[in-house]
Amino acid sequence: MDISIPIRHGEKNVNAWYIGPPKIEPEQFDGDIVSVSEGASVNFNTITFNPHSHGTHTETVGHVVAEKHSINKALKQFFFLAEVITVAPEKSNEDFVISAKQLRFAIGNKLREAIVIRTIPNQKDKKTKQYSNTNWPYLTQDAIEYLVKKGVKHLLIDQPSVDRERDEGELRSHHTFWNTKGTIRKNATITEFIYVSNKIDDGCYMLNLQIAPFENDATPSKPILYKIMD
Ligand SMILES: N[C@@H](CC(=O)c1ccccc1NC=O)C(=O)O
Repeated sequence: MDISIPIRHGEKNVNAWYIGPPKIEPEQFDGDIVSVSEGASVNFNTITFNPHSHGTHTETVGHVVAEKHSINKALKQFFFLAEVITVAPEKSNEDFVISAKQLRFAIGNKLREAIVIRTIPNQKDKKTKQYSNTNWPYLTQDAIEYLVKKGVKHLLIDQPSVDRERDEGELRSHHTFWNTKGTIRKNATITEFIYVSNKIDDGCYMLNLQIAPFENDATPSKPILYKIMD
């Protein structure tokens, strides 16, 4: 079961972080549009997008530190034991947050390399939503500390970020997850902007975390869940 949000041309594509939509458009050679429908022998689209803004993406610590950490070098294994959990973010002042208590309740004593968080409400609009200036739900620091303590190496969530949209550059969940103030968890990854259909039950799965091979802090990704037969 595919839990990715694909990247497509135009305004209906999911979006966050105040930039325009992704573009997938044919190149032009001397004013001729390189597309079969325009008489060319091939379709030859150039793609312009931002992995953090435009769909499911997996990132490394390179997203929040000066030193370069490429996802294509950090992620060398692609199958992980994962737990899919569903949480209803709790109101905290003007925000909605996911707390350690909620994760503890959902995960209990299960040991998993990856945790896939589906937030409620969970409707299809998550695949097309324009998230800029919406103050989406995020994880509290104690929630992230709990995951790190449990040994979770790969965190996946159906929101644009594990942090608050506006946090004065703090990115506390990112920094805590990668332990940037101590020994950096270089091989740990965060995947944002997933969509977990309501047809998928909570529980244990094999996760195949596929990425596009960009040397960058983040890249579009395609997480796939395989049900474990018992
Ligand atoms: N939360 C940060 C901003 C932030 O994270 C950000 C801002 C612009 C473009 C991208 C951002 N983060 C993206 O992944 C802040 O409020 O300073």
